[in-house]
Amino acid sequence: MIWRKYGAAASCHDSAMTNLDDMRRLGLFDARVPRYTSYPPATAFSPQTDQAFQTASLQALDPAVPVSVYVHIPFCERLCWFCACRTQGTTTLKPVANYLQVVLKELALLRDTLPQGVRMGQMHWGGGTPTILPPEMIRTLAKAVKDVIPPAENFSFSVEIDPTLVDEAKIAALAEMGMTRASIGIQDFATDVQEAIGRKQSFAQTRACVETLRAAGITSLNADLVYGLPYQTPGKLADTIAKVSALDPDRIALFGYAHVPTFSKRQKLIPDDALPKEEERYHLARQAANAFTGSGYTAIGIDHFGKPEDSLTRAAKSGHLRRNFQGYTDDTCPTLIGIGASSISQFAEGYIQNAAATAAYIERIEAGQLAGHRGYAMTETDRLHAQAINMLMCDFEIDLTALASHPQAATLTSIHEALLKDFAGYVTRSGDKISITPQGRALTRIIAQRYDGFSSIAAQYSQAS
Ligand SMILES: C=Cc1c2[nH]c(c1C)Cc1[nH]c(c(CCC(=O)O)c1C)Cc1[nH]c(c(C)c1CCC(=O)O)Cc1[nH]c(c(C)c1C=C)C2
Ligand SMILES: C[C@H]1O[C@@H](n2cnc3c(N)ncnc32)[C@H](O)[C@@H]1O
Ligand code: MET
Ligand code: SF4
Repeated sequence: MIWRKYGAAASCHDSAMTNLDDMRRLGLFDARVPRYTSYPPATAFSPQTDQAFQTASLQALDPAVPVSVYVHIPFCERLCWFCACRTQGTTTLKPVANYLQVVLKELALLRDTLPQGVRMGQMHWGGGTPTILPPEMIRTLAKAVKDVIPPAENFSFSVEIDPTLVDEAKIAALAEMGMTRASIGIQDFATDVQEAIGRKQSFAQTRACVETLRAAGITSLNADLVYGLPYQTPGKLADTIAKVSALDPDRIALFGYAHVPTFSKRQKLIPDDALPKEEERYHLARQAANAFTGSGYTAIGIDHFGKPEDSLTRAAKSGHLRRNFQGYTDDTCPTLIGIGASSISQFAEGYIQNAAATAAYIERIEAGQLAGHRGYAMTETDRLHAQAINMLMCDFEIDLTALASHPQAATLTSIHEALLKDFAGYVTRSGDKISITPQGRALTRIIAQRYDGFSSIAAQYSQAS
């Protein structure tokens, strides 16, 4: 019963249950759906699209249009059991230093391939744990990227930061290299939840990290949280939310725990029966969303919250929100160049992912070749489906007028019609807009999947709720 207290419609039990029954009927709890950080999703990439595609796409870039850059650092000191990121544990800096040398070689190969004059609008370092790099490696890496792709005007630079593996000197080095936004991993502050996900992190330590970031002049801060973790309850989540609010982040990402032990073996350390059941999970998500929107944050897309003045919030309000491999972004650069093991690049022509295993990546670069090994060349049909999915994931609505310029737009008519019928009450049409209602938003990934020509590979994905 305790769950209901925190339910979305706590004041109206009947409508809350009707909504939940509908969600179940519409497949929220059984569906396995991509997160649509790309379309087609990475699971549809194939080795037929490889390094030749990568080289041609890089060579074809227009130097007048800035690119975004993602650098992957696949190392962590601790390997949290819940984590589905591509990373490996290390207790020494030796493999990190070795990897950095390889990344520098990849950058040299990129320099040889890119047309003259390409500039970088945004850079993002993710992982793993970029803050495993000591200050001198931080400077070496940042300078090397900027040397090959010089920053454009209004350059922004964001870094994923582990509050337990960072210090003042590292933050100072990142700030010196131009970091504009820090994203800190929190997940959950409850001690027993942290124990069950193999990740200890005190509030005091996290707050100290935030204070150091602010003292270093970082004005934009994101916090990552996860709901659906083992032993999470509404009471513990409320406490985590209060602590996170005290840190006053500009943005919050609230991901649903993706339990995919066949994909991420370390998740086998998490007992299935400790995981909140589907309805509990649903209520946890609603509880957190209500708490954040109630305290002044704006809900952005399916899993983000931002202060009204935050750039992601403004992008969402003005219809400029986009989705890429890092989740939601206000990035306007049409090209993303992925550097490092497993990184994905996005070009107008399609996607290409570097060799995923660090050893395989190193082997490729050491052999003097770019590391792209699987990808996808977009067809005109894919672009149409990608556009519809992006509209749903970012704006919760399909703008038929905006789609109409695509020569094949009419081929989607039967999908629109089926959607309006199957999701009646949760998907509505008004003029040229097909919209997901606020009550239907939990179903967004399932609705988007209707436009996915690759949904037959759905078994590999995580739960939609
Ligand atoms: C910062 C950490 C990362 C998250 N995702 C990725 C990174 C680097 C990138 C990534 N994750 C997956 C793939 C495709 C498969 C591959 O072999 O590379 C890529 C490129 C797989 C994946 N990630 C999650 C799941 C459930 C899966 C399996 C398949 C799928 O559902 O797509 C979950 C997940 N990973 C991240 C988040 C935030 C998240 C769930 C909310 C981070
Ligand atoms: C980069 C961010 O990705 C999130 N993250 C990592 N692994 C998972 C998972 N299995 N499910 C949901 N979110 C995850 C964490 O919140 C991390 O901080
Ligand atoms: N590794 C960091 C952390 O866990 C950043 C987020 S996870 C990629 O805190
Ligand atoms: S959550 Fe962060 S620190 Fe933990 S294993 Fe994943 S990447 Fe590493």
